[in-house]
Order: sequence, then structure tokens, then C-alpha cells
Amino acid sequence: MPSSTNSTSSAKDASPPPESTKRSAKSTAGASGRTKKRARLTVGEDETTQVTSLEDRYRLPLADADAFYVPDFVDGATAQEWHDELLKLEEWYRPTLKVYGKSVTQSRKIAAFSTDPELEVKYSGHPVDMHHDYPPLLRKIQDMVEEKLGVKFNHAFLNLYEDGKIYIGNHRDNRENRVIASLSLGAPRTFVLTHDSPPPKAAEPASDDESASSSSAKTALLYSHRFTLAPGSLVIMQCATQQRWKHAIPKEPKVKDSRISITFRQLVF
Ligand SMILES: O=C(O)CCC(=O)C(=O)O
Ligand SMILES: [Fe+2]
Repeated sequence: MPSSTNSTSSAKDASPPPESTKRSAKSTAGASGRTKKRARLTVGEDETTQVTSLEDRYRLPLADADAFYVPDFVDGATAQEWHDELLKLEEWYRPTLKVYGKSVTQSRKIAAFSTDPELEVKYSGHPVDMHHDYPPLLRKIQDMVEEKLGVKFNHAFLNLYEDGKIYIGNHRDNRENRVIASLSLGAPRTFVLTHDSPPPKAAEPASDDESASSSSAKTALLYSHRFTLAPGSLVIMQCATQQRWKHAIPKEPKVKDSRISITFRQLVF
């Protein structure tokens, strides 16, 4: 099993290198002359500050991050029902990726939906097969997530991990994703979050200053975090999280069941 620091993707497994999850960004006039909006890569600091209304008890204790874990957004049985229903979608496909200049087919299937008919998203240099007719269940789930978090999303990106051999390499998502909320359905999988820098060496507390020592222990923030994503759980990453942290779902050959994640995104364009 890859450790939290080396779970990068490889060409062999056709999972995306970090670049492939970049959603690039500009406005273009299509052949029809209709302007297509692409989410921007350059996002001002003030534009990244839209935040969810989550309570602090869900906050992950990570350094330089604004990330949350809600373990029980819905119960496991509901999560499995939603998984089984979404598995039947016709929109699933295996995207083509560019890996070291070669075209390869990704083993992880994806399906992409946008509430904005003009929004385009690129994935590893290729336009994503974007659908604008939301399946009723996906619309219902997005409404529930928006209600819980107090933000609106314009893009839902689904990943299908058919079993533990399917994974997503260590990557960061672009800052144009001001808020990403990822809902886990089906099999539990491990999630690994890794800060770009190693933890700073703890300042040696003065031997006679016990109060300083105990308060720094209380506020110690993590520089890597590995935990199981329960079915029905939500991970929320917002604000500066993508700037300093990468995340991955490593291979877990023992996992035989399927997992779907829906990443709800709010793209800036
Ligand atoms: O499956 C997940 O929970 C994470 C997916 C992810 O990181 C992505 O789509 O960028
Ligand atoms: Fe991601």
C-alpha cells in the first residue's frame, strides 16, 4: 500500500498525474460562435474565500488548511442505495489522459455534470464529456449538500472506483475550485492528505515553562492525515487547502466492492 507521501499515479495504471485534474480556464468562441465559459486558472484571493457554514466540530486539525469531515451526512444504507442507482448512469466513461506525452485510457471511470450549459472543463488536456441534464437523484443529492453547507455548486464530478485496484494518485485540485465537497458512496476507502512541507521542528519549550508546553501540544496541527472515508460521509476542502495540500485515494487490493465519489465543485469563470 502506498504511503501518504508516495502514492503518485503512474502511466501503467493510467490514473491521472496531478496535472490531469486541473480544470483549465478561459472563454472561447466555439464553431457555432457561441461563447463557452471555461473556469479560470487565475483566481484572486478574495474569490477563494467563499466558505461553507459548517460547524467547527467537523474541522480537520490540519496546518494551513480549511478542511472538514462530516462522517454521517447520510446513513450507510442510503449511501449504498444512491451508489447502486448512480452506477446505472449512462454517462460513465473512461477518459483519455496524456501521460508523459502518450495517450492512455484511465482505469477510473468518470461522469461529469454542470448546472451551467456553457461551462467547459478540461481533464488532462481533453474536454470533459459534460452533461447538463442532471439525473433526478444527483439533483436531489446536490440540493441536500448545498443545504447542509450553505453554498451553491455548478459542477458535479463523479469518480467510480470499481474495486480496491482503482485509485486516484496524489494530486491537488485547482484553486478555481473554491469549495469542493466530496460525498462517499459504497465501499469505505482510505483518504490520504499530505502537506507540501514537513512539520516544523517543535520549538523546545523552556524547561521551566510548563504552561507553554501544554498549550502547544493542544494546538498541534497535522501535516499529514490518513483516515477511512465512511459511506455517506462528506469531505470539504476550501479556501487555501489546495495550495498547500495534496490528496489521494491509494490502492487497497483487499477492497472488493465498488465506491462512487461525487465531488461537488464551484468553479469560477
Ligand atoms: O474520490 C474521492 O473522494 C476524491 C476524488 C478527487 O480527489 C478528485 O476528483 O479530484
Ligand atoms: Fe481531488
